[in-house]
Amino acid sequence: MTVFAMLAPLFRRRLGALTLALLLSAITLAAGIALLGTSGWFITATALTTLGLGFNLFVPSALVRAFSFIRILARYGERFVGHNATLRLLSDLRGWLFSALFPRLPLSDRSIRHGDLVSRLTADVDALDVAFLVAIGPMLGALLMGMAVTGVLIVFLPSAALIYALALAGAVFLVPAALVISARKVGRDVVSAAADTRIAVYDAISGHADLTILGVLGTAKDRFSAFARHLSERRLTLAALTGAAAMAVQVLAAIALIGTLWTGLIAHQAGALDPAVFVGLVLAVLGSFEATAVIVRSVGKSTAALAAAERLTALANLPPAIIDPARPLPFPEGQKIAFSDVHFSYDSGAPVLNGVTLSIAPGERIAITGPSGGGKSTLLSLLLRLNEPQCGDIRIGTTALNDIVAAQVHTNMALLSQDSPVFIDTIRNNLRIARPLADDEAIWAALGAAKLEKFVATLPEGLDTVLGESGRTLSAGQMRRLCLARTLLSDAPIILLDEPTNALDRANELSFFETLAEATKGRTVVMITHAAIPDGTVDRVLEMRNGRLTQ
Ligand SMILES: Nc1ncnc2c1ncn2[C@@H]1O[C@H](COP(=O)(O)OP(=O)(O)OP(=O)(O)O)[C@@H](O)[C@H]1O
Repeated sequence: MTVFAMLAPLFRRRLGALTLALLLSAITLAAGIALLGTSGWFITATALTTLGLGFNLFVPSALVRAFSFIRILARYGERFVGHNATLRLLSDLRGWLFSALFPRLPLSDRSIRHGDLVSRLTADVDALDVAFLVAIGPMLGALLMGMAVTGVLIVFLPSAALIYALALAGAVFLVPAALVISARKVGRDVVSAAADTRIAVYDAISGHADLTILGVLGTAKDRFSAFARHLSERRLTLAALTGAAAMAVQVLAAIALIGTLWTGLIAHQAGALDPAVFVGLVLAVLGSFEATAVIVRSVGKSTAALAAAERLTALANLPPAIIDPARPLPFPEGQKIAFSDVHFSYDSGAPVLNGVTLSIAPGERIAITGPSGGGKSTLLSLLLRLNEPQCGDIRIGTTALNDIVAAQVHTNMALLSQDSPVFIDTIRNNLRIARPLADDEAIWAALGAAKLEKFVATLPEGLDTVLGESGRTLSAGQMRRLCLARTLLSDAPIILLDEPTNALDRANELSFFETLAEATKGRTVVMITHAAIPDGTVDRVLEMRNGRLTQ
């Protein structure tokens, strides 16, 4: 998908408001030029009147008032409608990007990091507002005005019309085109340097404690400074190119002005041009170049906006991680889970699962143990349809897992992964993610099963306690138990637990194993653990070694 194919449907949705903003911007510009022209005509004519020539003051003074009034109203309307449409467009764009992003997670392009994703979703999308409102609008507005002023010149001063039209076309088309071509690479550099700087900040904040303890905070700071220096150098280059283009526009404006003055003086001497109209024309020519200065500034920024748009399309063009079936089947309830001869490897690398065959009856609780890197978490990711096996199949009852849409699979399975997150929110809301309508009784029961009930009961705000970013106000063990409580609170019939007792002391671990059967009663449980499991905790223990399961 190209940048334009990506933006076109989003633009189309806001076409009415954007067209209105454009129209109002053209009216503002026209009123400004007319105001300047009429004022010039008015002042000159008034001066000539004092020299004894007759002049009707009423018409121009009424026109000056009318044009300034129109200009104020049109500018207000243009800002209101234009900004409103642009903000809505950006929110459409963010929504579109979010929905394009989720089916692509985990991203196949491993070089895109979290900080970079944040940067794309925020700064890159914001950069586009320049392209929409500030560049395209003034360009079309200046073009319309240029045509109108050329028409007026053809009527009153035809000899100046060609010089003016050529100079204006140069300012509206040639100079911006030259700027786009010469600044394209710099614009790209600015966007990627800005992203690098943000990623460096993100990395430094998330790894701050480790960097401090390892004594390498200074190195991280130097790295950040280098990125920031590179960014400001690139921005300076872009500003220099934009400045050169602005100068070229001023030169063209001067050419148009001198041409109008020169030909106007000749026409006046020949008695073919009224002096008051002459001054009005000169000022109108001057006023019409006002819009072109905005174009250059915006086009300079648009080169970065184009690069930002390219980064967004690159994200949207990544292949989806999992493709949902064209004719999906419903998730069968109360059926066994069956893996048969499943083979899997990441990115065509070494095999991780090597012919796994496994059958889990509904309501059965199994544990999978085995050495680190043996493929246990990968097995869960296949069951969740986060990855698909290259060979063999996975079924729920008789339905193949890849005939069920991923969202339905996730509704029926609750996962406690090794890195389940805690969000900046209250304890209650952190838990209700798993079951939005859960009442306090169910929440306390889940906390009890996860051995966190006593701790939460001691908090002055109880379930309404707000947890800091990434649960920083909790210990690692408490955080883990909170995530475990969330999984247990879910009413999914299949519970997947990856190292649920990680970060729990042995006493709490044993106590959790004791309550597991009660907390997951009637549900299927697949638990991965390195812990020694007391007898009776699960129905079966399997071992995963080198991608194969053994009893
Ligand atoms: N997203 C991934 N991309 C590429 N390789 C991966 C990915 N996730 C896991 N692997 C590799 O697959 C192999 C199995 O990993 P997996 O996490 O399934 O093992 P595990 O048995 O759960 O280990 P642990 O007990 O340490 O959690 C490892 O060699 C690992 O490097």
